[in-house]
Amino acid sequence: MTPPVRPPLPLALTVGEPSGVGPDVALAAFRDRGALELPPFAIFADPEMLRARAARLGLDIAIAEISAFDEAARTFRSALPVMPLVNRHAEAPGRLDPANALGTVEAIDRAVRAALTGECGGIVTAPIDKKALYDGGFRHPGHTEYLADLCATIEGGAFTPVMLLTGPELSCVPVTIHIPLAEVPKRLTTELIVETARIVSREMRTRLGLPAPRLALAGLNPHAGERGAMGLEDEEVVRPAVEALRLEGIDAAGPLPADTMFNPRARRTYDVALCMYHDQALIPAKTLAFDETVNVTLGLPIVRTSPDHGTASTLAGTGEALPDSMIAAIRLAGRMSATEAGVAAAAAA
Ligand SMILES: NC(=O)C1=CN([C@@H]2O[C@H](COP(=O)(O)OP(=O)(O)OC[C@H]3O[C@@H](n4cnc5c(N)ncnc54)[C@H](O)[C@@H]3O)[C@@H](O)[C@H]2O)C=CC1
Ligand SMILES: NCC(=O)COP(=O)(O)O
Repeated sequence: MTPPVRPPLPLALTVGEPSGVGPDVALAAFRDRGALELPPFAIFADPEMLRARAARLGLDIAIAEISAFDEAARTFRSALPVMPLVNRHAEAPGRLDPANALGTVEAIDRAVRAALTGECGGIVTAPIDKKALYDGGFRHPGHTEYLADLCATIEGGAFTPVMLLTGPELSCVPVTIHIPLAEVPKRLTTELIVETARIVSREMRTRLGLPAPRLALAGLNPHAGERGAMGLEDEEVVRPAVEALRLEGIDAAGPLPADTMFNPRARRTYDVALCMYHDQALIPAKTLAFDETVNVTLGLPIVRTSPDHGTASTLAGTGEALPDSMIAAIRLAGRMSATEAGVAAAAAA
């Protein structure tokens, strides 16, 4: 019997750092929802803060406080559904306040729980100011690592989070994420590269609809180590990973010199670039398409996307923050959530 088609679950947005552009781009995405046919969403935020930011931006947006996601879909047509935070946020663009950390983390925690219980279809996080959260006692480098820990705490087990930046011209993954550059050679192992590549290969298929992903692995050193003359990691760490992946049937090439693998001709030879450290991946991604690229966390039991940009606090409340990356993040989360629902329905049929 064909399972009944159910409407897509609303997505959960998190407000992020309230003195940054997160509220601005979320409000702008809501304003444009009809023309862009965005999937429905609710946002975990302080409703008063959002009302004040909307007024500051001159946006005539009704805000509806809701207490459950099933109210979000019917509210979405006429008002921005807001799940009110217990911990309040002041409306002060560009001004960091350590007192905001509690609400910022509360939004993430509640959104993750809603995704894990199936109340929402996935989460879209607005940017956090990492140092401000560290100062407030947050002990995780960023969302990516925190989400994996939180899911493991709630669900049990362990999750290896993988950061994927995906845009119209490039998809890439930093194998090591938020660590100082000096730590990279110490933390980069063949096992970590293989585990990351397995997750990418699997989830590009199952969550992003790419049937046969081709991976290209960057070298760590200039010229991919120049056959050992400019560093040993490429031969001793990266190449064994490529060989192991090929033995598993994963389409992997490398180690490739990172300086030439992002030119347009080279990009046509692969679907995802696996880079050895944060900026090796994020510089080409943000240079090619800063406004359209989306940050996705793979390896989690939930869908999570985010705009690629940060808090851009000097733009908060000015109307100059472009919502394009947030809009792309909402669209992609909607697609990923629909794919998961389709897979689940097919399994149940
Ligand atoms: N997912 C997250 O939570 C992320 C958080 N961050 C955090 O954001 C803070 C600021 O980081 P930055 O390195 O300065 O990066 P940033 O992305 O906030 O700003 C970099 C440049 O891009 C511009 N920009 C950013 N978003 C824009 C938008 N929507 N429209 C127009 N211009 C935009 C900014 O004005 C600035 O010139 C840091 O605390 C960082 O940790 C950074 C990246 C992601
Ligand atoms: N530069 C990307 C970034 O910092 C994203 O971090 P996360 O908070 O999404 O883990």
